[in-house]
Amino acid sequence: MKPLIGISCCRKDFGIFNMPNHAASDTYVRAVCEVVGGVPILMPACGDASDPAVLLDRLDGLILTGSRSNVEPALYGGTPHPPGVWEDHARDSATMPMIRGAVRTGLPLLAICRGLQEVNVALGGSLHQRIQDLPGRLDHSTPIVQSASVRHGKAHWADLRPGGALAEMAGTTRIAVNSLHNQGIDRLAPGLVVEATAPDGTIEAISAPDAPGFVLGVQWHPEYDFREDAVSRRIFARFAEAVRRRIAARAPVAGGPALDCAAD
Ligand SMILES: N[C@@H](CCC(=O)NCCCC(=O)O)C(=O)O
Repeated sequence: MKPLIGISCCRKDFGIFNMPNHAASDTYVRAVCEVVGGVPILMPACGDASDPAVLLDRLDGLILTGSRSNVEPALYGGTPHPPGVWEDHARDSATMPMIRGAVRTGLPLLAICRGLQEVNVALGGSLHQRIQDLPGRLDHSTPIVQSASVRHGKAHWADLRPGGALAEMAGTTRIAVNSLHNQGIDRLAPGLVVEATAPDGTIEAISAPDAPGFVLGVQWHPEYDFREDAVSRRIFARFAEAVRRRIAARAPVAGGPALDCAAD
């Protein structure tokens, strides 16, 4: 049986009548199909529709996606965003309980860009709202150009914690990463460990070593180049290994009661 991998959606209005939709980029779906070997399950961006308890019980892994929307500042005691900054309360209401539940129950969790920020907030941390306005920081924001290879291309180095989970995965302590974000981790949540930093000190990756399952967050986007980039691919492959380990640990003992699917 293929594992079921939840992918967080954003609430976006589109179509000729600008109706609300639940959406996730194809890149995540492809990574789940091609590297994780799972069935992608798109999680609606609204907590009451997605029912975290049901999903936590049935999913085998969870991927939190990036998004141009920002986490609602009230969730981390931050000052409200200026008017016009895109938030997605519907998404926050789905992801916050899912993150806490996944970390508590050992559901493998791979969090990308906004996803990493959500993990930090869900576990009690806070965010910087515009890194580029902080003294000495780089501009980490999305290059606003038509060329996808420029937008998604490597933008700066990330130094990986020697001996850390990510350095072990990558087989090195320095990798080049893409960069498409304005916000970033300010106060690190209890239980999280920094796995990588940018040259300006921005936190680029986190893990939760004491959690019962795999927890990895990256501020960059391995889903853009997993077909060409060995480290990006390995991130998804390690997530897949954790998913399979968890399935094996939860499997019923051989000879135990089987589910009776016979028709009456
Ligand atoms: N909005 C947050 C998170 C940034 C993020 O996830 N970027 C991905 C963008 C993908 C796209 O362009 O659709 C921030 O600005 O930090």
